[in-house]
Amino acid sequence: MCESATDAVHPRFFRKPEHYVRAFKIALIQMSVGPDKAKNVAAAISEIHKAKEKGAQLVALPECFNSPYGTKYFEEYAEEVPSGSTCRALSRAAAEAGVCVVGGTLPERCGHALYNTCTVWDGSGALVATYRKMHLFDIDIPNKITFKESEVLSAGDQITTFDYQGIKIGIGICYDLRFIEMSHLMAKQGCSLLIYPGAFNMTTGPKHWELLARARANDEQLWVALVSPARDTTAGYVAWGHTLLVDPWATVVDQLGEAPGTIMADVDVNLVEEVRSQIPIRVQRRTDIYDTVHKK
Ligand SMILES: O=C(O)CCC(=O)C(=O)O
Repeated sequence: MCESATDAVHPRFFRKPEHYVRAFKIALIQMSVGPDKAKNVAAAISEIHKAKEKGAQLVALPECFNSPYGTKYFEEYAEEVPSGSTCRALSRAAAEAGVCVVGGTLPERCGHALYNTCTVWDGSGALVATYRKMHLFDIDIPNKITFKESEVLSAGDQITTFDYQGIKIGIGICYDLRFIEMSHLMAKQGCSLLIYPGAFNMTTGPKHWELLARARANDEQLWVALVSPARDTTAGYVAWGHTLLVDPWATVVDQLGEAPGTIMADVDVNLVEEVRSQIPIRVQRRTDIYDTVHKK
């Protein structure tokens, strides 16, 4: 019998490992964050356990979940990764609950530098990824909002993805959502879901938060999750809230308001393949033209 090149390779090499999944339940935690660091961390840990009880397999926390958001707080709340107390608590919670935890962000200290950093923990409590925010939030909208993270933070320089049971997931942080190049690179690396812990504000939130999430999902034909702290109108920086999950058709699957809450939803990678095969922009790009024009 004539064998094709594919048949000639032992099927063992094609079989997906037993633990690979096509879908999983995600929990996006929109929690209140205040000035008491220990209280913030305890609240996050309690939410991880509650999400697990409701069936979550992957739990994501918001940006700056252990510290108020603001340049004046980062130095005081910063800790080393992964030896600091917040990381140790996240690792323990992930192991005790047996879930993957995308640990929002925390101010990280490394030598003299500070970063806005996301840590990811697997169900045994092992650190599987660390991402330092790459695009710092420096904007100036007169009479509305001026913010300059670069006054105190350093920028990361590594695109970061991790594998969850055979599904590749990319991490960005808040302002990173505005940069299509970054999401495009993560999609090219095989991601089916991008998770952005973020805290937009009362000026840019209503204008751009959902728009950008849906744009990234539509551009890259993948799942996008944005996870915000709940709104606290007494805080120096008032977060927009509106944690949401968008599917690869760019449909908002669920979105919270301003109050604390949790989105629980199924993330199905079959939908990524469905959209990509039915609207095949990934293989229709005219890079021959774009590259030529670029080089001129
Ligand atoms: O891009 C925006 O409008 C908000 C970004 C932000 O709040 C952040 O990067 O922390």
